[in-house]
Amino acid sequence: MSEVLSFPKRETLPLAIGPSPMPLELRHLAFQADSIAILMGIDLKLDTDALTVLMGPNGAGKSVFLRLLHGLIKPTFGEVLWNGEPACAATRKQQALVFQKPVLLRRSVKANLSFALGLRPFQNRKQRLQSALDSAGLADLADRPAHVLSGGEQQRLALARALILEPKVLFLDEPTANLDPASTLLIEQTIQRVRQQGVKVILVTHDTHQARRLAEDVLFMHRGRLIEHSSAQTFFDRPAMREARAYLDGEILV
Ligand SMILES: Nc1ncnc2c1ncn2[C@@H]1O[C@H](COP(=O)(O)OP(=O)(O)OP(=O)(O)O)[C@@H](O)[C@H]1O
Repeated sequence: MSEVLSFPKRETLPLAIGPSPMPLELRHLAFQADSIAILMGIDLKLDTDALTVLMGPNGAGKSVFLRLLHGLIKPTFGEVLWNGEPACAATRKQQALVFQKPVLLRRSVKANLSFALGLRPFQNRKQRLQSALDSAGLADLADRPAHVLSGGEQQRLALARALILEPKVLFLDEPTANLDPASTLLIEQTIQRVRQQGVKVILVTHDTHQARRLAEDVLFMHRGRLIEHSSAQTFFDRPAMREARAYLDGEILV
């Protein structure tokens, strides 16, 4: 008989909130591409290790926002400060970003992880590799080419490869879009585990059920502006902004 998995209820996961391993401050952040304003006037402080969920309609600017935070693109105006320092290669090294569509090397599962391990002067590479394979449930697939894995397996590999670098901050851009509930559960369990280990997680999702399960605080973005930052309870019970209420109610936001 097959085993039935179910998502844990939010209430069963009370976590103590501590300081962020890398406090973030944004000052008047703005980004333009081809003279078009994509993000505008964003001021924000994220200084706890609470799991932050970023929500907002398609095109609101969430992916661009993550790239700016991670230092993959530079702001047109304003500043991204990590530990009070501008985002740079050194801050980026302490962070990892997982995209909605996993970007993997055309090599085996194991080789994808070894390649990442080679980017840092880690000891005990063999054990680290095995532990990454085990935690991601990929040990039996270690020698399989990454590109033949299922969508869920590829996303678990992308996440394992990000985590093998022991980031202090983990950005996740819709990591479970297109995954079935069982694959989503495995990814969420990993997210919960790293959150408990003190990693600062910033997760973009359109899945309001997922957001309710995982979020400790919520950022809501609309048309390039960050219009709400609330605790998860406040956001889901009584969002301050009309746009956030409409989004949660499934109304079409234009
Ligand atoms: N390099 C670029 N040049 C021009 N426009 C861009 C560029 N990058 C992003 N955009 C535009 O910025 C807007 C925000 O894009 P972004 O991908 O951040 O949205 P999003 O909130 O992540 O959307 P979704 O939920 O659909 O993933 C979109 O209208 C997109 O077309």
